[in-house]
Amino acid sequence: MIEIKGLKKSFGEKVVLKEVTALMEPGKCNLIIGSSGSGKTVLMKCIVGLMQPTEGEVIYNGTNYITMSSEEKKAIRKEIGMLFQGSALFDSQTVEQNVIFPLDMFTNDKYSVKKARVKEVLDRVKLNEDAYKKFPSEISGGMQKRVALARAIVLNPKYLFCDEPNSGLDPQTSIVIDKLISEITQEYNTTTIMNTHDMNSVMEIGDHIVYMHQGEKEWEGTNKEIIYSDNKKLNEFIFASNFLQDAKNMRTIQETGEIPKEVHEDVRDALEEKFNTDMDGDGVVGATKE
Ligand SMILES: Nc1ncnc2c1ncn2[C@@H]1O[C@H](COP(=O)(O)OP(=O)(O)OP(=O)(O)O)[C@@H](O)[C@H]1O
Repeated sequence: MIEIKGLKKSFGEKVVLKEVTALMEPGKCNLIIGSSGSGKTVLMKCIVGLMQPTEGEVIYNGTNYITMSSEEKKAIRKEIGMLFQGSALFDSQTVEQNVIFPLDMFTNDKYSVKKARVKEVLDRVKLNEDAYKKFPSEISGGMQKRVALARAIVLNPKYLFCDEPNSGLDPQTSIVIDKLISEITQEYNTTTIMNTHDMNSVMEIGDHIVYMHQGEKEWEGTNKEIIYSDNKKLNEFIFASNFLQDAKNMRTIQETGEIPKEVHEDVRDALEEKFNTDMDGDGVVGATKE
């Protein structure tokens, strides 16, 4: 488990994180969501240790990372796998060389052992041997993400950080990558922390969601709870995403026939407008009623 307590981050006068307190649940997909500039990346960088917070605590299994000795920090870093935005593969290295890199850095294993491990993780992300000798420029964006994911898990991490893993991918490839991340989280029992704008990811794989708004944690809960939330800022964020237009998510409501009574009226209004029907039987379609 990772606990974030009273985390603040400023750049000069500019306050970017305002006392964020949140929980990243063990063995779960924890999603940090929010609009552009809300502080998701800075929060993730503070958690992973790439940025020093101005104040506050980041507690890995009971110990504050911020005040750990450099030896203790090094031990935690070995347990962290990171999937960077844009994949961040080494352009001049092949797929296989990219994935073997962390093993070369952190282990003294024999080459044959490392090769076997590389094959294992590349198999897991469903890349076959045809891809091994290719360079990143010779494979698709989706394949590059798979390679980056294989590299992130090659050391069998306890914590997996994914910064906007769907950026630059088409919706279908995004779903495939999301599913891989979710499956790997379960199989490896990792505490996964993922930054995203994507409400589809939230509904598909978000076990635990932290919603950021202008540097503050505005809401925290599960993807079952999110559409029942009466948090206005969160609802505005959901409407601004394309989520409500997404046929796949709408299917759930279409299949059950009705929107559950508990769904917040803002969400109900948006759905009514979408279907152009009066779902709550008040004689008015959408949010135009008084
Ligand atoms: N090194 C820095 N120096 C000054 N300001 C910064 C720095 N890094 C981030 N910021 C500011 O912090 C705020 C939050 O940025 P952050 O990148 O965390 O947002 P985000 O929610 O991840 O946005 P996006 O979804 O667009 O990536 C922004 O106003 C940004 O300009």
